[in-house]
Amino acid sequence: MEFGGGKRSPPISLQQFVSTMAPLIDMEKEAEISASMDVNATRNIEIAQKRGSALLNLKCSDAQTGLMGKVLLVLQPNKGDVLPAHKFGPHDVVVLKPNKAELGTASLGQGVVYRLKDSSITVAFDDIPEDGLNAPLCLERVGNEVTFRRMKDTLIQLSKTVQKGPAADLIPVLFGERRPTVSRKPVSFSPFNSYLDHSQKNAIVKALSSQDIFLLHGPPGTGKTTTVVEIILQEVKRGSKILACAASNIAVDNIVERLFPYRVKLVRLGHPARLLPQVLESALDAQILRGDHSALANDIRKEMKVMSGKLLKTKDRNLKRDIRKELRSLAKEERKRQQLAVVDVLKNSDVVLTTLTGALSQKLESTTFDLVIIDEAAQALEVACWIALLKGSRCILAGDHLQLPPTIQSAEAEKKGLGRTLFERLADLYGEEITAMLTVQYRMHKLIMDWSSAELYDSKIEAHPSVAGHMLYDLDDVQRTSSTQPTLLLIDTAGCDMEEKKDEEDSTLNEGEAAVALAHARRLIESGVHALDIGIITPYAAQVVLLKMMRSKEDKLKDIEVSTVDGFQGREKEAIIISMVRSNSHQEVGFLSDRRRMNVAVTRARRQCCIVCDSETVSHNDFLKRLVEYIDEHGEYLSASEYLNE
Ligand SMILES: Nc1ncnc2c1ncn2[C@@H]1O[C@H](COP(=O)(O)OP(=O)(O)OP(=O)(O)O)[C@@H](O)[C@H]1O
Repeated sequence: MEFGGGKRSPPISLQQFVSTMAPLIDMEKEAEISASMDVNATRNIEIAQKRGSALLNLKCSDAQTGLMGKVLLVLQPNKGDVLPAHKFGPHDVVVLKPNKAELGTASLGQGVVYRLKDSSITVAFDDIPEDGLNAPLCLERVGNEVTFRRMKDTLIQLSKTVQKGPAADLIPVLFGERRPTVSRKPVSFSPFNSYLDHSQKNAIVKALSSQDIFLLHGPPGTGKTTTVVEIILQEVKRGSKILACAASNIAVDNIVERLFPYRVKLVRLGHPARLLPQVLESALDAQILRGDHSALANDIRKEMKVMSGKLLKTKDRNLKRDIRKELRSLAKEERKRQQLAVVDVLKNSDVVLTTLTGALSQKLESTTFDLVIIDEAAQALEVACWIALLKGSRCILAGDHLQLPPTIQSAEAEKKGLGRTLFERLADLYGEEITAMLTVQYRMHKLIMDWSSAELYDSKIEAHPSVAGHMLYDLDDVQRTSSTQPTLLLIDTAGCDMEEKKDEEDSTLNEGEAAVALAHARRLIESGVHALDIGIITPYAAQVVLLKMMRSKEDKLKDIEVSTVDGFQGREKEAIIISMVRSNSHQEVGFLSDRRRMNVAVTRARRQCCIVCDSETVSHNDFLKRLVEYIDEHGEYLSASEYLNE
């Protein structure tokens, strides 16, 4: 493992950090915006549709109010049942325009994608004019510049706040100028969750003793979020006010859901269209609507409507002037009520939960916290973490820097260090002094775990007895067959004429491998494994597209999840099939050689991990060679030729 001993880079100073990161954020912004904003880049909306950044010729098939006062529009294609291929995803920011509007034409509104189906896209708008919705429409994705602006603002604040603000004492510790401290009094606690294991309890004691920084290192399946939830509960019991964040909305919602049973006073900040339906009741907007101030603000709005009506009717100048004056003071009062409503909710909450970028919301401007907790910290940019960190005097970061780091679009920014996470930097700076690693895992059969544990975690992980020997055929309805029997399986394409190819975008794919991966999935399904319990993952985007296309031709395969490795981080399936893709005569393995990517891929599997690869090509990399040898020794080895002609 990378902690303790070994080489440690010299600590980066605050000023160095600010001056290095500022240009890298600009670079990343450029790269991201040019990738998403084809409309402006090409200035041609039809090309933008071909590239997936615009959807033309839509009709509005339904309009409803929901999500606390938002307008939800369902948009469908005017012709045909299915939307053309596109790059829109849930939570994207989009603008709605008349179809084929000139560039620069005023939009009908800007909204957030709420739901996506093959045949429709539902968008949540704050407000939308009723005119224009009956004509053909078009939707464009717009780059999300807010995140970058917030990161830049945070850098500026960071460079200024050295002596001021709630994080004034924390900053020098995180930049290596002052050593971390721990409480002298021994800490003990009585757990809310009675199932915590020894490594989780040990980590919680260390977290509660920390006075500035603590790293919770959670290898795959070791109950990192379970531990984070217990830390939050213990801190609330001590009277702390906590800001709990993660890079993604789904990870934040996951914590909210797991706090529910304990009746913690909490509030979830964020656009309602980006929240899971089951946490909407905890959303700030929902709590405001339930509060007294909101009823008062409503009454004021009604009064304003009546007065505006009077204003239109009267011709008396003096009366007009008086009404205007009254309207202004009512508007002021209404704004005040709204602000008070927000302040009330925040004041009454022990835990405020939001994404990292959400932490820069104006609503939090005057709120400070005793503790900032960041989950998934090894997948967040350091600058994004600082958005939240500046609001508190103590912090706990949870993550695993031996899984994949945040995705970065700009290769140059990545090369220059934008992707180095705070979690990794602090692990490097202070090592075990501030860290506890969870060491019992609750997901994988021992054989699947052992490879990852030995390669990346100093062989320190143990499998909990409830999973250590679980097999695919222990699942209900699954028969014990030659396909469900192995825990580890290598299907070798060497010598089977299954060479890789490049697609138009220069991403690599391998048709032979895709066929073999699906053939194995078919055999599992025939043995009784549910398609929903199978995942096929691959490092290459083009292979994902190919696999999805081939899967769609067979009904019984349609519930198998197909994804890139990066898209599958944080998830699990009973059976995982990994298609490695690379097969060539010049022994190139590309980014397969990233230990973290293969670590994530293998550790998604609970009961069976099957790797489809060309052992000759991949064995040119030492790390992958050891993986092939490990499966050869502890699992089963088959030639892909056994799957041909299926
Ligand atoms: N002490 C425990 N006893 C029994 N089961 C546990 C314990 N801790 C965690 N688990 C179970 O292990 C699984 C993983 O837990 P959790 O979601 O907290 O893990 P995680 O480390 O956040 O996951 P990931 O690997 O995705 O980061 C869950 O099903 C959880 O209920």
